[in-house]
Amino acid sequence: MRIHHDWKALPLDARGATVAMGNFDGVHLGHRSVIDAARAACDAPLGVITFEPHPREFFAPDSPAFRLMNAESRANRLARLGVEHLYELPFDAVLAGLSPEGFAREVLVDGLGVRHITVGADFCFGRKRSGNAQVLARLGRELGFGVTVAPLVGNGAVQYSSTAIRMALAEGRTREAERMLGHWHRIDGEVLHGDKRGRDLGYPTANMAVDGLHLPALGIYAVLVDVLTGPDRGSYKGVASIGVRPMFGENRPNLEVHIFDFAADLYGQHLSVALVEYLRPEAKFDGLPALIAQMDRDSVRAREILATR
Ligand SMILES: Cc1cc2nc3c(=O)[nH]c(=O)nc-3n(C[C@H](O)[C@H](O)[C@H](O)COP(=O)(O)O)c2cc1C
Ligand SMILES: Nc1ncnc2c1ncn2[C@@H]1O[C@H](COP(=O)(O)OP(=O)(O)O)[C@@H](O)[C@H]1O
Repeated sequence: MRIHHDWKALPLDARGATVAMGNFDGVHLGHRSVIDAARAACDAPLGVITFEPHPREFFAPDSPAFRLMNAESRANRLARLGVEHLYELPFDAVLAGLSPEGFAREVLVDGLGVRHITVGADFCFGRKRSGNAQVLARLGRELGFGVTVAPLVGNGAVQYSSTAIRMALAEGRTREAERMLGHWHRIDGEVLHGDKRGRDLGYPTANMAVDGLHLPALGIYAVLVDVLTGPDRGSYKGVASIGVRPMFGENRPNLEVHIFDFAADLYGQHLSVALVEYLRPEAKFDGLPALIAQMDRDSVRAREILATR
């Protein structure tokens, strides 16, 4: 998959795609049906148009972090779906200020030369969200590109949505989130240096930042870990803590992953951590031996839960 960070001056072979457009936060099953509709719409390279930062981050920069994934994990996930061109358009005052017609002319026609565009039925675009799917369909007829409006999908009464997934994760309902996502919720990132305490506790943990991301329920999880880079690349099982470590009086939440039956240096490597099951909230114990005893019990339970995976 090739990633394009602008709509201007694209190479010729990046034009003429059949594209799905949206924010695709989480790349859940609803998003996938929009992308599948784009793929089926015509015989052209498959593309996705998305925006970075997320428009909500642009309009309300001080609102609490809400994203299910950063741009890197979204790109990884889209690549796995067979997307050939990712147009990650910079969402700034210029883009936000275009009228629906201006967006269609400048970005879709002059910039990307799209052959076909697919959006979900609730998609809005253009200055003050003034364009919807019907407006896009009319612009397509006028300007000469095809338009598909994909119906919203769900499972029975539950409509797949990033909001519903955020709510499920905030309450520790990882399996419910998984049923809407079509995959485990994952946190991806680089392994950072921590306080070097883990190894003394008998539980070395690879530390990762969760800044800018929606926080799932704070606490301990059974996890599946993909080491994406380095000599130890591969899939592992483990136990992780997301939170502020009340035992040590920290206050900035992070993610700490202990991988079972593993001993190697992971600093600087990229990990993808799937939250499989929520085990318990973080706690403040009466001394380190009590914390270690609890970590032992957490590990036994996580191993049991993950045994069949
Ligand atoms: C399975 C597991 C359970 C944990 N439970 C708690 C907890 O209940 N309370 C807490 O303050 N920290 C908890 N932690 C976080 C540890 O305090 C943290 O991993 C340790 O401080 C090591 O930090 P370091 O990697 O920065 O050295 C847990 C970590 C793991 C892996
Ligand atoms: N089983 C393991 N799970 C996670 N990290 C491990 C493991 N074994 C060794 N490591 C390495 O040890 C580091 C964690 O040790 P720790 O004492 O917790 O230090 P830090 O505070 O820097 O995270 C990891 O970043 C990784 O490089």
